[in-house]
Amino acid sequence: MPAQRLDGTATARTIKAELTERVRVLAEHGVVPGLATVLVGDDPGSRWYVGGKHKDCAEVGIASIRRDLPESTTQAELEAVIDDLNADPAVTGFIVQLPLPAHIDTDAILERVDPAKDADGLHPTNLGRLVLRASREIDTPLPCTPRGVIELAQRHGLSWDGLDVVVIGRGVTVGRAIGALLTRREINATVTLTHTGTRDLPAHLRRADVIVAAAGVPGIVSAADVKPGAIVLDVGVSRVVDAETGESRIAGDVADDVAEVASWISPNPGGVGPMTRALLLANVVETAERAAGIR
Ligand SMILES: Nc1nc2c(c(=O)[nH]1)N[C@@H](CN(C=O)c1ccc(C(=O)N[C@@H](CCC(=O)O)C(=O)O)cc1)CN2
Repeated sequence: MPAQRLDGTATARTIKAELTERVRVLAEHGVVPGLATVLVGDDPGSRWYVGGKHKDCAEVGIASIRRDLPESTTQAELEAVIDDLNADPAVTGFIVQLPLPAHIDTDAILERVDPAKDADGLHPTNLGRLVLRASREIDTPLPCTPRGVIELAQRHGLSWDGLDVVVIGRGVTVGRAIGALLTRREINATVTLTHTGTRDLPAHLRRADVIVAAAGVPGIVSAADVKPGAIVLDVGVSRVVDAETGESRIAGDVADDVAEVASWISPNPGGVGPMTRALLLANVVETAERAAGIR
């Protein structure tokens, strides 16, 4: 039987409907959450993602502010914009769209964001709390894609408890953060974090109950390396030119044949991507709720 779909588009729609109601409650307390985005340069993909964030905000009633800067923006100029947003009371949270141009020190920029306004959950203070508070409730924003992966499975009735999870990719936005989240006491998975230095990736994959693929290598996970009945979440995003149509399209890390052996699979597009967008909104709403004392 082919794998069932972990439908990120439908799940994100449900989350957005829930958030719309919470934004309405915030309004009763006189609070309007506000998300700002900072985009540097003209990368079409980043521009599309940022546009989507503003559309999502409008859909749930979050105010949004856009700061689009030219590719030539200097470190000092970008830091001044961050300082400005840190001080702006209308901005309850903001994100700096990644990747930044090569001449910018990304770590320094992420560290400059006020941790209380860090809608992406990527500030070292917030990532540090995620690591340190493994058994306590976390009252800070969590990275959106890892949170999206976990919630996508949970909202389809799947539990992570006791499962062996193999994550491919050690990047900060997905791989490292998801390891810290999945091993929290209330989630309770066992995680192997694999990467380009891993000696025998197929051997790890073949014994995994769950595979989270965030390598950015099209088709790196194929049916031959997947245990029958495994759950497979595809986070990888690569742009490839379709051999048949000649058009550019998104390719995930998971090959089509995996659907024949897995029990559940997240489509790509339509899986983790829409969840990333929805959970950014959740971070913004939760931050505003905490500030208003209703969370
Ligand atoms: N500051 C951040 N930068 C980046 C993040 C992030 O979480 N914070 N993640 C990615 C980009 N990203 C959000 O910013 C993102 C990527 C993909 C999607 C999405 O919905 N994708 C669609 C397909 C889109 C397409 O056809 O091009 C899908 O998967 O269905 C949303 C957000 C890097 N930068």
